[in-house]
Amino acid sequence: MDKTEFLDQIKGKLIVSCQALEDEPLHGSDVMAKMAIAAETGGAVAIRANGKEDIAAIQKVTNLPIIGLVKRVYDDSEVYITPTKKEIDELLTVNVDVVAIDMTNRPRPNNESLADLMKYMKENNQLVLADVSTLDEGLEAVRLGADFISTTLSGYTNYTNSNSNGPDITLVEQLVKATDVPVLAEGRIQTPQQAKEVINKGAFSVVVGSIITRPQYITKLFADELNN
Ligand SMILES: CC(=O)N[C@H](C=O)[C@@H](O)[C@H](O)[C@H](O)COP(=O)(O)O
Repeated sequence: MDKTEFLDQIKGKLIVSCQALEDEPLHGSDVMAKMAIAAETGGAVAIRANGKEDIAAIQKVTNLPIIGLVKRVYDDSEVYITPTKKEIDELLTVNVDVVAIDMTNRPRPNNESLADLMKYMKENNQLVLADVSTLDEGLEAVRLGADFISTTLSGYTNYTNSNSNGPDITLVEQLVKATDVPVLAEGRIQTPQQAKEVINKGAFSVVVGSIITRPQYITKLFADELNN
C-alpha cells in the first residue's frame, strides 16, 4: 500500500495494536493473528504489531495494512521500539506497510544515529511512523523525513513521566498545530469517547492497544476498582 492509499485507509479511523510480549499471557503468533481478526471484525482499519513472527502470522489472516515494529532491549540504551538497523532489517524482510520507530532524542544502542536510520529506510522506500514523546521530538522527526508521527511514547520517557490514565491530548494538539504531517494519537486511550475526542482535536487516526488486546490489563482495571 502506498502512502496515499494508507492515509485514505486510516483517516479518522481506528488502528488496533495487537501485541503480547514474552512475559504476557497471550504471547504467541497464533493468538496475535486471532486478535488481528477480532480487530478487523470489529472495524479496525490497520494493525500495529511487534516482531516478524507475529507480523507474518497476521499477514496470513488479514489484508489490513500493518504498522510493524520490533521491540528489543539493549543494555546501553532506553530505546526499545525498533532501536537499531538490525530491527529495521527484520521488518524489511516481512514487508510491513509502515515501520514504527522510536524517534525520541535519547541515545540509541551502539550510538546509531537516527538520521542514518531514516536515510536507510528511505533508501528502501519504507514508510516511517515516528513514535515520539514531545513536540520537539515530533518536529525533529518531521525534519528527518518521517511520514507520520505518533504520540506513543508520551509518558514513557523519563522527561515525560505522567501519572495520567488517559491520552496526551495536549501533545496531539501541539503536534497538529505545528506540522502538516499526519499525527496519530496513541497511548492510554481507554474509551471510545477518548478516541473520538482525539480525532476532534485533529488527530489523523487513533491507535488503541491494551484496552482492546491485553485482557490481563483490562481485568486489573476492574479488580483494582473493586479493591479500592
Ligand atoms: C510505550 C510502548 O511501549 N507502547 C507500545 C508500542 O508499540 C505498546 O505496548 C502499546 O500497547 C501501544 O503503543 C498502544 O498503546 P496502549 O496500549 O496504551 O493503547
